[in-house]
Amino acid sequence: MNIALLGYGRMGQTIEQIAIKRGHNIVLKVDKDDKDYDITKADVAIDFSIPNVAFNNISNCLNNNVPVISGTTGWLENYDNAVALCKEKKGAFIYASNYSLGVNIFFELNKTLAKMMSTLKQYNVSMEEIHHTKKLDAPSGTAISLANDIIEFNTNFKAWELDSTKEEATIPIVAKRIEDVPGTHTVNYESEVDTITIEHIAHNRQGFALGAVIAAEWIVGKTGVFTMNDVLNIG
Ligand SMILES: NC(=O)C1=CN([C@@H]2O[C@H](COP(=O)(O)OP(=O)(O)OC[C@H]3O[C@@H](n4cnc5c(N)ncnc54)[C@H](OP(=O)(O)O)[C@@H]3O)[C@@H](O)[C@H]2O)C=CC1
Ligand SMILES: O=C(O)C1=N[C@H](C(=O)O)C[C@H](O)C1
Repeated sequence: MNIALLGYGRMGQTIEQIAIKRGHNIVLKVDKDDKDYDITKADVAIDFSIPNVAFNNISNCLNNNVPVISGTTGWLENYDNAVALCKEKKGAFIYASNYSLGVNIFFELNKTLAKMMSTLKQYNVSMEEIHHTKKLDAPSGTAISLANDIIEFNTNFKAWELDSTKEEATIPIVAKRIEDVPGTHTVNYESEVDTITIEHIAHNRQGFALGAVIAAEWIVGKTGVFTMNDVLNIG
């Protein structure tokens, strides 16, 4: 498969290594100053760039009939526009806030726990995410996915907020930035008598990158807007 990498930073470079090991060719590497590139020479594009260019990169792929795997976080105000463009162009598109198998299992665990806690009003939920100091967005895309799933599956919570909150029905998310941390996410349910914690700790970026390459292999030849649950057949 011929792959275009939109964004050639920490993730782009890790994806390149894994894609080559799995027998693919990297035909395009696009970074900040690469403006006039021909996306049509790729069978599939993988975007891990920066929040304010992600939607433009995705649109360029969809307008040129190139399936696109979107991993960049912090651009979701344009997600519905990406979905609409994908449908209009009969293209193929996946966004996932986290491509690792472990986090996608963690997402399911979080939904199940949220459902179980729905009737137990004595528990307050809070979340923490820790990432490296170069991260541009906060809270992380993964933390937003976790919080939205809690809101969907637990009627006690209606919204999330960065840092602390006085609203009982609002989930506080604390975002910490510590040198070299690839990504840690924690969900806590706390009552007066105990605390229940679930946590995912990424040890490196390999899991995110492998998941993105698997998603790229899966999407070629398909039409539609998909999620990692479709790729991994879970959920
Ligand atoms: N969904 C998931 O599983 C994961 C998502 N992420 C997300 O992926 C994104 C990238 O992370 P990471 O690789 O660590 O970040 P990096 O900062 O290492 O890489 C981003 C790259 O994008 C480049 N870039 C800037 N402008 C453009 C442009 N117009 N077109 C294409 N590329 C451009 C940057 O170039 P320059 O440095 O020259 O500006 C940089 O090389 C983040 O949003 C992060 O949150 C990260 C890990 C997992
Ligand atoms: O920026 C990162 O590094 C990561 N970003 C994603 C996010 O915002 O959730 C996924 C992972 O946690 C690493």
